[in-house]
Amino acid sequence: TQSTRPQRLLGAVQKNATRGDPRSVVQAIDQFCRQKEWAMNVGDEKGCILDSVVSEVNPATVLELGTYCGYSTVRIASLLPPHAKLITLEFNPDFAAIARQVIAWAGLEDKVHLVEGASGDWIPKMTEQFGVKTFDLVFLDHWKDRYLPDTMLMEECGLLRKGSILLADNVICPGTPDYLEYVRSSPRYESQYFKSHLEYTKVEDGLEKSVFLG
Ligand SMILES: O=C(NCCNC(=O)c1cc(-c2ccc(F)cc2)cc(O)c1O)c1cc(O)ncn1
Ligand SMILES: [Mg+2]
Repeated sequence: TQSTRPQRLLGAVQKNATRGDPRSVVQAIDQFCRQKEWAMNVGDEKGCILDSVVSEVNPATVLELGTYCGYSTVRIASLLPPHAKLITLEFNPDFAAIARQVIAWAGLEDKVHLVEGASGDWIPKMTEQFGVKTFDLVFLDHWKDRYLPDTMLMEECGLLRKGSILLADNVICPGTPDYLEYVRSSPRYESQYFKSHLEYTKVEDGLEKSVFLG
């Protein structure tokens, strides 16, 4: 039977990356996506912006919406201080199954809690299920029409505190117009656009960094 693209991506990691070496896992995926098959990872160019924001925030609690194959999960988790926690939500069970193996290959399973299910169902349960009061950093990279409703839901559930950082992928391509309008016009956020390109292409895309002002 035919393999899927995530399965082939995992194969490239297992073939070309060193177990327990997150940077080699990231490099193996970027090489696969540039030389073999495009895949919707945040990628190396936007990944450097992600790295700099994670390093600046130095978060104790991170929520990632949209795991896909775990590329950004590995990038973020490899930069976290000891005892920091990354919770990543993935709706698609096939993506989740691959991501677990990619995260394990990088040796980061102790820092990452991958949860399968819909973000709208899980966000209200974060505190009771995982003992998280608020998130220092949220990386939005899931369905583009869920960025705004899930941000409003996080506000309502009290998961954001003064200074929490939202970092959103794909605000230009595929685009998240309603989310952009909201964080840029709301007095409760201070937003900044980081111009970049759609992963592995020359098409414009970027990350929007928004600080919740409380
Ligand atoms: O597709 C699910 N999640 C990925 C969301 N991410 C994206 O859709 C995404 C797309 C693109 C992209 C850009 C240009 C283009 F031509 C095609 C795709 C890039 C990105 O960087 C993304 O992040 C999904 C499935 C499912 O069954 N259940 C729950 N979620
Ligand atoms: Mg993306």
